[in-house]
Amino acid sequence: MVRTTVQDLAAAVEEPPRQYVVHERDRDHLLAADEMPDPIPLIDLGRLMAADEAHKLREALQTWGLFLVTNHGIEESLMDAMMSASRDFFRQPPEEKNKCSNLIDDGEHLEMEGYGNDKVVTPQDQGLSWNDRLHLRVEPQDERNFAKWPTHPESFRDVLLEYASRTKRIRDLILRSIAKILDLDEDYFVNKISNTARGFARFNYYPPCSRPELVLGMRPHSDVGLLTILFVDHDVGGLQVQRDGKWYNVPVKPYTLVINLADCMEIMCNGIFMSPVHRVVTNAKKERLSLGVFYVVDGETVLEPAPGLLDDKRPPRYEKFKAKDFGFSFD
Ligand SMILES: O=C(O)CCC(=O)C(=O)O
Ligand SMILES: [Fe+2]
Repeated sequence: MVRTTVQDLAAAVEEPPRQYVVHERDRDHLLAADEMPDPIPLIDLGRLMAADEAHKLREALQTWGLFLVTNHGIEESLMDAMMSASRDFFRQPPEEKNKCSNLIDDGEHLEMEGYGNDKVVTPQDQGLSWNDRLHLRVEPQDERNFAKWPTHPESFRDVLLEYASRTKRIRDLILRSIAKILDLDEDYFVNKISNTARGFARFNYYPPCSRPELVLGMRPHSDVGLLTILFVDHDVGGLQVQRDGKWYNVPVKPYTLVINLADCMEIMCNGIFMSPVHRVVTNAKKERLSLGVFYVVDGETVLEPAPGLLDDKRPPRYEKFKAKDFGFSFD
């Protein structure tokens, strides 16, 4: 398999190749987005036990399925170290990055973990996105495959281990808060996923694109797991979320995180809260980085709307199924 990363392409070509260009019929709306109206969904995680902050979280989940968080317990110095380790990794020459390649079987196949690019799979086959990524499993702990983890910069491994231990705490706090908001047992979601849940760190690298009106950094999609904790570039926006068919820019606020619900939570919440469709637009001048930590159920987990949310007036909106049977577990 001959494969070029988007980073190499961006340096070599004036015009993005055809596979990256969005179909003409979808292009009108490509750069059309509104600013999120005030108040933006911004949650103080340190105050989430207070009724007014929990109320704000409920509103954010109902309106957007996505929110920004402050006071999340990850020090600014750790966030800076994580972002700069990621930047250092992507700035290395291809032969260094390819030591973590996601190509296997002499380049015949792609595996989920590692460095490379991939297609965002959506119901309509949308073509390629203008980004490269490094995808690493961080949970469960005993399934970390350090052979795929960068050794440059040297700090990469320790910084990611520390960062991922913090995002796991945030995950549990958010899952408990959502259960509480829905009047479920506070540990309902946390117990459902147990210790076998997966966590993936996905480092995204979006090179500048000379024709931002033609391509997308990441095509529209919703995330498949439980929830995603995103750390986006302080300097360059690009993430947009869809609501009622319109696109909104997700504001960039230094040292805040962006959290979005993903499909499995939508199912367990019986659709009361939705997994939002989002995308990333490219920037003509600047590169952009982001790091998403995705929490995903294990393949054996049976997904169904939480029984505590159902009654005669609120029937289940989703059938019960095993996560692995519908590709919800990244197996
Ligand atoms: O780069 C971003 O801001 C979003 C990335 C994203 O949606 C994803 O990795 O699933
Ligand atoms: Fe996403």
